[in-house]
Amino acid sequence: MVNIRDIEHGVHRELSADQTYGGYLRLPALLSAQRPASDPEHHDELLFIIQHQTSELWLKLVIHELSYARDRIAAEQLRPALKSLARVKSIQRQLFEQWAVLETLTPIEYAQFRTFLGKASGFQSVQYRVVEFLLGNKNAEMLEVFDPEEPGRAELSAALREPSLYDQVLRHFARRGHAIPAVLLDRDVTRPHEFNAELVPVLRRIYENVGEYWEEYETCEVLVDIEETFQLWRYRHMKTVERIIGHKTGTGGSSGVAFLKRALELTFFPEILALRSEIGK
Ligand code: HEM
Ligand SMILES: N[C@@H](CC(=O)c1ccccc1NC=O)C(=O)O
Repeated sequence: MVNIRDIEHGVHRELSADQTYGGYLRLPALLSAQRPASDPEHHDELLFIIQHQTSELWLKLVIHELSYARDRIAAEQLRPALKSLARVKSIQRQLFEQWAVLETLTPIEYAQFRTFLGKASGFQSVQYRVVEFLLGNKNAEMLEVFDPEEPGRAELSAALREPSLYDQVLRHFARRGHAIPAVLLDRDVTRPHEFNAELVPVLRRIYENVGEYWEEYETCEVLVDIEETFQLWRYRHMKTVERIIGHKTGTGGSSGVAFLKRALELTFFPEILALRSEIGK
């Protein structure tokens, strides 16, 4: 038997005037966007670039879905919001698993092209910061690492001024009659969300009456999933960094691993986690 598959008669061969695979996906632009900085070119720099570029593509979709979910909640359309948040969870898992690919890069290999990266660092990822802002981890100081002329800075500044997903969830709960503390409803949304002890019993009531508040309960649980997966990403980034550059200072100017460890203390939805300690008391 011949080990070849004949292309069927019906397969289109005259495609020039039509939409094609590469045209639709802008593959000439996408696949020419990998420009290693090392000279002579280091074999492993392509892995480093593609790992970052694919992460940025997924982050683009995370932003698209998180902002959609937030806006649907503001419009009282919970079902489509929950659908988007489930998609975000899946993408986050993908981003987490992807670390395994970069972990095939050894310290020796990375050291051979690290100097070519200059002061560039993931610390300057606009999209990563937009995701943190959408989840309520606002920090105006982050704008300072971007040139005022850079379009990314304006994008980030806009994200700083918009209500976060949690802001909209809490406003939605208030409209449904839950006693959300007023300070949370008209807070300065450019500031990070701060733990509010008065919110804990309000959320606890939702968890202890799930029959009545199923949608609120489901919303809180998906937020917990998203926070947990986000933390897993941060942790795995920190462990990858530790095994590749040890405790060297970062190209972005930070202390490196020690600085990344401090991000593990940041929380997005602290009251939803805190209510767990109260259940059954
Ligand atoms: C060899 C691989 C990597 C190393 C050695 C590394 C190292 C570091 C270090 C040391 C920092 C702290 C800032 C600094 O001083 O530079 C940092 C921050 C960061 N990196 Fe990486 N990184 C790596 C891969 C990645 C990848 C694949 C991504 C995906 C987009 C990424 C995204 C980030 C982000 C978003 C931050 C800011 C984190 C924060 O503010 O807590 N890094 N990285
Ligand atoms: N901060 C890294 C460099 C680095 O990882 C990086 C450099 C350029 C573009 C993205 C990067 N990724 C994450 O920080 C380092 O200190 O080696």
